[in-house]
Amino acid sequence: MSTPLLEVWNLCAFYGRAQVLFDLTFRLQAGEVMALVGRNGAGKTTTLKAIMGLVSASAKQATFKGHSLGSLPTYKIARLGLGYVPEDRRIFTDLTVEENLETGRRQASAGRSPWTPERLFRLFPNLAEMRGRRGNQMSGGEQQMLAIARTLMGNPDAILLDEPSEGIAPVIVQMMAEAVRAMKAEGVAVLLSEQNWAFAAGISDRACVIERGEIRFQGSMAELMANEALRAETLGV
Ligand SMILES: Nc1ncnc2c1ncn2[C@@H]1O[C@H](COP(=O)(O)OP(=O)(O)OP(=O)(O)O)[C@@H](O)[C@H]1O
Repeated sequence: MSTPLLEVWNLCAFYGRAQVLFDLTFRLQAGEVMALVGRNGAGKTTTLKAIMGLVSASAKQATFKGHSLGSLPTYKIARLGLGYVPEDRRIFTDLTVEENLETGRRQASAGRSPWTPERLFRLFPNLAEMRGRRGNQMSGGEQQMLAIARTLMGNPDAILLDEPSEGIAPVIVQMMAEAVRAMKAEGVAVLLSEQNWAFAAGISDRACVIERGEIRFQGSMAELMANEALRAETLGV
């Protein structure tokens, strides 16, 4: 197997004295889409936050492109090329779509063609139509797309996406699925936290089922789709 882009082992996390993640070990390969799936409160969001150094009480052994993430601060982790789009869609609501994109611009690593607003507008055609609109005049789904596009402007090698389909209209969920497929086609790996099973199943190569902070299953999405008993027990689908 090739060297993983992101490798995490024995990840534990605590909120106060409560342990919520127990020894999670997984890998994300370059250019693949992996979904963390599990019920409400299973620990998906905490996993992404812990990787990004946003959970203070986490015992983290992780590497990204061979660099130890150890106790690196979040901005340094992002600068290594690991993008993060949290659930709460951090965009600048008083800036326009184009201005928001500019705030995310960072140099691409050698040999990669950088993302530009024009390239992103081909990926997110609905954003192209509202390039002069301010964030506060956009729907939740449109803001979510803008948050992803803005993160891509930083030319990451991988993106952690927290519940991208949550609370957004079905038509935008479909566009989001297209966007994730296009990111993959462009070589950007995606680690996704999702409750929407159909969305996750439709776009992911691999899956990791988390139950009460522990990994119950790790394997191909096809394998998980075929395992009805496990899905019913751990995901209720
Ligand atoms: N800031 C916090 N303080 C204390 N406990 C927390 C905090 N954030 C999450 N938790 C708890 O940690 C556990 C894991 O939560 P987490 O948000 O990671 O789950 P999740 O799988 O992402 O669920 P959801 O889909 O609801 O976001 C839950 O029991 C949750 O109640």
